[in-house]
Amino acid sequence: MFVKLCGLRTESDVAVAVESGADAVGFVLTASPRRIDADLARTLVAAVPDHVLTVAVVRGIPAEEAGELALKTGVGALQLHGDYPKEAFDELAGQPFQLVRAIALGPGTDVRTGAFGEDLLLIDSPVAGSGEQWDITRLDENRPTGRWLLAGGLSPETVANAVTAARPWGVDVSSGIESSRGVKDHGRMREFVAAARA
Ligand SMILES: O=C(O)c1ccccc1NCC(=O)[C@H](O)[C@H](O)COP(=O)(O)O
Repeated sequence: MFVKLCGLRTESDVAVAVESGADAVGFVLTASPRRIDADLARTLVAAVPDHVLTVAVVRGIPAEEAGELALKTGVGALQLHGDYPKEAFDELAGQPFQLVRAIALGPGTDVRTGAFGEDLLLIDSPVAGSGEQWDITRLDENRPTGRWLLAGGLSPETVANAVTAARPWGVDVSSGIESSRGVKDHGRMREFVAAARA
């Protein structure tokens, strides 16, 4: 079970994520209570060992600008929220970072990993980063394939049942490991990783 902890903002957040065994850590570079600037992201990325994937999270900015942010911060992956068309993925193909296509389920949503040329698919609640749960049984009618992450309102308390029900390749969390909006709770980060893998 691949586990991504998102919205990290401090060096201690990063250290705890790595110690807890997370496979990926996310840095939000877009409007959010969790937003950090590219300089801080670059510093935090440099503190992450190579075996942990670093991910820059953006929403609704031009693909070229998103790519520049990924290069500036030195992340291993760029996570695109906000209905980016396939052309945006084509534009970013061949760069030295992976691409994560973040979507919410809707009519006609393509849930095949790689359909837009991405390396990873992330299926989230309609409001990314809100901590809102959504009806994951909707996946029963539109089952994803390949390397995909389940996100949206997960927590140490809910992740095991969600994994059993949805059978994702991995999971992603932000709000459920916070003590208040934008502030990571290090105990809950550890609990989440353990519960996801239990
Ligand atoms: O975290 C944010 O505030 C955010 C803002 C804008 C776009 C994406 C954002 N987060 C993306 C994530 O990867 C979250 O971890 C994912 O949506 C799950 O969030 P949560 O429901 O809070 O666990």
